[in-house]
Amino acid sequence: MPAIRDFEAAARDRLDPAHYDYFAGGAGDEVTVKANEAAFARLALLPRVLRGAGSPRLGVTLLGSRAAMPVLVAPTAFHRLADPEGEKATARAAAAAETIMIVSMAATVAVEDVAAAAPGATLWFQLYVQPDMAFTEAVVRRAEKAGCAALVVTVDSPARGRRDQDVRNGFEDLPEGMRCENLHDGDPESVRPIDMSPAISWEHVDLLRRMTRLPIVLKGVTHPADARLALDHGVSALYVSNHGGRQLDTVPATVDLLPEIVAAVGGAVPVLMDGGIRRGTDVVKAMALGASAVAVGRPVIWGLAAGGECGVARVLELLRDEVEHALTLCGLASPHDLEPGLVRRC
Ligand SMILES: Cc1cc2nc3c(=O)[nH]c(=O)nc-3n(C[C@H](O)[C@H](O)[C@H](O)COP(=O)(O)O)c2cc1C
Ligand SMILES: CCCCCCC(=O)C(=O)O
Repeated sequence: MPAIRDFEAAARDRLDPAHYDYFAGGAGDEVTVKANEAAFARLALLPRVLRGAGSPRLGVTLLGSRAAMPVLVAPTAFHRLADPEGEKATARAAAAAETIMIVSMAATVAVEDVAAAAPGATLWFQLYVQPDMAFTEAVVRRAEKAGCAALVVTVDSPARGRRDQDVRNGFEDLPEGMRCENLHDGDPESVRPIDMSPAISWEHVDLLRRMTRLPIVLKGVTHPADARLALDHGVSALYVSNHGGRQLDTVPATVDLLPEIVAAVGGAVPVLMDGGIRRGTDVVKAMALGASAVAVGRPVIWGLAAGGECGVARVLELLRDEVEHALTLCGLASPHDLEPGLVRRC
C-alpha cells in the first residue's frame, strides 16, 4: 500500500464499525478533526534549489532519547481493538523504525509487557493525572520501572470529549477480556476506571516534578499563555495537540497554533506537535514552523488494524521515506535546516 490513506481504507474494512468510528472520530461536529488535516493542505512548500545538500539525515534527539526520524508514535488507547497483540505489536514496529513510542495510560497491554515485548524500544509514558495522587504515583513508578524515558502528561482532558458517534454506536466500554492494564497500582486485581478530573491544576504539575526525575512533557497545550506558564512550572517539553479533535471541538488546527506557541517558548524547550499528519510533507511543514518533532495517532492505528506489527512498520517506513524525499526536494540535508521561509500560506 503506497499511502496512509490506503491503510485507513483497509482498516475500515477490517474493523468492527463501532471500533472504526471510535478510532476515526472526534468531538462534536468534528470541526477540529477536519481542520487538522485541512490546515496542512493550505500550507505550501517553497523549495530551495542547487544546494548540494546530499541525502538527508533524519535523526533527532529529544530529552535524551534518540529517534532515527522526527516522527513519534502518539499515545492512543485500546490497541487490542485493532489487533490481538495490541500495543506489543506497535512497540515492536516502533523499535524497528528506531522511533519513540508514547505508551497510553489507557493501553490494553500493561506498560511492563509492552517493554518486555520490544527490547530496545524507546518508550515514553502518557499519564492522565488522577486526583488520587498516591495512585498516580504508583502508576508513575510502574512506568519508571518499565524503563520509560519521559512522562507525557495530557492536560487537554479535564473531562472526556463528547463523541456523538460513540453514543450512537453504544460504544461505552472495552469488550470482555480487555481492560486498561495501566490503571492499577501494581496489583492487577485492582484496575480502576480512568478519572478525567477538572480539579487537575498547575499544582499537580509541580507535584509530578517533585515525584519523578523523568522529564515531563505537557501534551495538549494550545494557548500561548499556557505555554509560558508551563515554562514557569519547569516542564521539559511542550506538546501542541488538540487530541486529534477528540476533546474540545472547534479548537484551531494544531499546525496553525504552532508558530505562536513556538514564539512563546522562545527555544527554551523542545516543542512537539500532532494532529492531521498524514504525509512526509506535513512533517516538513510542521518542523519548518518550529516543531522539534511530530507524532502520529490514527495512522498507526490504521497500520495496526490493516496488518498488525507489519502494518505499523510499513506506515512508519512510509512516513520516514516521505520525509526524506520531501527534504531532498527542498534541498535540505536535515530537518534541523527547516525554517519558516520554506512555508507559504495559500
Ligand atoms: C483512538 C485514539 C485514542 C487516543 N488515546 C489517547 C490517549 O490515551 N492519551 C492521549 O494523550 N491522547 C490520546 N489520543 C490523542 C493522540 O495522542 C493524538 O493527540 C492524536 O491522535 C493526533 O491526531 P492524529 O490522529 O490526527 O494523528 C488518542 C487519539 C485517538 C485517535
Ligand atoms: C475510559 C478510558 C478513556 C481513554 C481515553 C482515550 C483517549 O484519550 C481518547 O481520545 O479516546
